[in-house]
Amino acid sequence: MLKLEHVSAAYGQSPVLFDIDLEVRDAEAVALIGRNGVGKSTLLRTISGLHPVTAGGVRLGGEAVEHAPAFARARAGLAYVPQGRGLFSHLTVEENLLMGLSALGGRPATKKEIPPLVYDLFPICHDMRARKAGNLSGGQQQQVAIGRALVTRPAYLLLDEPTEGIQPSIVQDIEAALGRIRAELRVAVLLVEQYLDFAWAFADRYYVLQRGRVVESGLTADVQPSAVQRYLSV
Ligand SMILES: Nc1ncnc2c1ncn2[C@@H]1O[C@H](COP(=O)(O)OP(=O)(O)OP(=O)(O)O)[C@@H](O)[C@H]1O
Repeated sequence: MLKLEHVSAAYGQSPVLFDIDLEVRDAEAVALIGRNGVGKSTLLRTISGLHPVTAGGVRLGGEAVEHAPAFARARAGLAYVPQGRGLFSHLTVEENLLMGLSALGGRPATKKEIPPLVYDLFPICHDMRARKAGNLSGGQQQQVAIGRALVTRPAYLLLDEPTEGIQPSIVQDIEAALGRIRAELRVAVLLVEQYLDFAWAFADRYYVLQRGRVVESGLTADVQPSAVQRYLSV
């Protein structure tokens, strides 16, 4: 289980996250929603070890990791796909996949270490392996970015707005792949998403962030997306 207890975070003197309690159980899918600027990306970065907590605890499978570096959290089973995908556009698809393995720290990886499941879930990772990532469409880049996060065989996957700016046919492919990632690989997913129909089709539970605080949470089956839409409208 991924568990946050009373997590707070700040940029300099400006607090951004306040007393966040949140959990993602093993193999569960959880959506995190809220307007622009409420702190969703900061929360994912804080869980990943890319941004420090000012208070509170982050537990991965029972282990306290809130002060552990990002590579130690990756070794403990965490993987993160940032908003905007974070691919190296001048590197090939295959080189980007190898960079995913470097998240674990240690020696340089070889392509034999890329698990076949990545190619099975996202065939373009194989078919376009020699292409520069920057030459792929937004949807293809998103698939490579998720593939890159899976090379470490994570137990927990953090996804920041995977449908942003992506054409509907590829959104469907990504939804199908995420379904398999949960059902077959039993990976737990924490999904930041503004596209509520997608979030509701995928997630078991949801949390709403407002001005850095969790203001509502529950089962997606218990509420219609339209009932939480008000948290996203300005
Ligand atoms: N590097 C930074 N330095 C200072 N303030 C920042 C930094 N990054 C984000 N912020 C501020 O922290 C707050 C939360 O930003 P964050 O990106 O986490 O929100 P978000 O909910 O993910 O929004 P979006 O959907 O627009 O990415 C915002 O007020 C933002 O302006």
